[in-house]
Amino acid sequence: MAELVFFTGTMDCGKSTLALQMDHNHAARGRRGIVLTQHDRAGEAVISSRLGLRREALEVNAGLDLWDLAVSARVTLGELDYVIADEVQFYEPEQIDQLARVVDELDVDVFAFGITADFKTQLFPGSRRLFELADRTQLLQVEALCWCGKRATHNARVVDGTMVVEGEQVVVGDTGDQGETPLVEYEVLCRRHFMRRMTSHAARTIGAQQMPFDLDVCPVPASTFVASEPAGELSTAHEGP
Ligand SMILES: Nc1ncnc2c1ncn2[C@@H]1O[C@H](COP(=O)(O)OP(=O)(O)O)[C@@H](O)[C@H]1O
Ligand SMILES: Cc1cn([C@H]2C[C@H](O)[C@@H](COP(=O)(O)O)O2)c(=O)[nH]c1=O
Repeated sequence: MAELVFFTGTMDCGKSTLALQMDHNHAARGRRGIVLTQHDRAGEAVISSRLGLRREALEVNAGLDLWDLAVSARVTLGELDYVIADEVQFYEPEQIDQLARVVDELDVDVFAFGITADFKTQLFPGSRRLFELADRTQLLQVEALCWCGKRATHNARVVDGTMVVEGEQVVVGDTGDQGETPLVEYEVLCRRHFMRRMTSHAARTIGAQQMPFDLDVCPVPASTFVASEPAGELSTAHEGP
């Protein structure tokens, strides 16, 4: 039985690499498939992996009907066994519904790859719909790491060296220096460092071990934390002669 599978995680955790590997493995066994993407960092109509692999792909423009596309591909190829869809966070929710229909009515496997959330920690529309519809959701096994060594769970946007939390949801970019002005980069962080806006650059500036605030300063008055009185027998037990 065909499945809709959502492979997700942060940026730089190997999604495009896995997408290309899965296409390779299925095609090598004679299965017929199509490969889709949208706004890849390397340009239009291509899937690129930071490991250096790349492959041409169909660009999923806004309003493209993926059900119609799959039906046409089946006619042209003679059969359609699978669909690889990369950067699905950018797809419209309706396009995710169309992919689900391809699974259910054409019995075609759909393997979807995309980041879960944006630089504000909000789910992307395409990813949200996949969480709602997928038969299975899999976190990528290769963990992208925060500068502190913990598993990275969040994508930070860094503009001209400073982490930002305001701006357009979609700004295509990379986790490395692209040389553009303003320079928009992304850095994956653990939640603790995302919340403290502590990028690797900020950590280097203040010293990696240093906390961004003084833990000895207590912002809530100590009187807030009055210890509870031991109840019943225990409290009377202390009232000795
Ligand atoms: N020079 C390298 N040597 C080995 N692995 C690398 C190298 N550069 C990148 N990678 C691997 O590629 C992963 C990123 O793959 P990619 O498919 O581009 O990620 P995603 O699509 O999730 O953003 C990194 O997490 C790392 O494991
Ligand atoms: C967090 C975040 C990312 N993007 C863009 C940046 C990249 O072009 C892609 C993710 O690609 P990857 O293969 O997973 O590295 O998404 C964005 O537009 N908005 C964001 O908030």
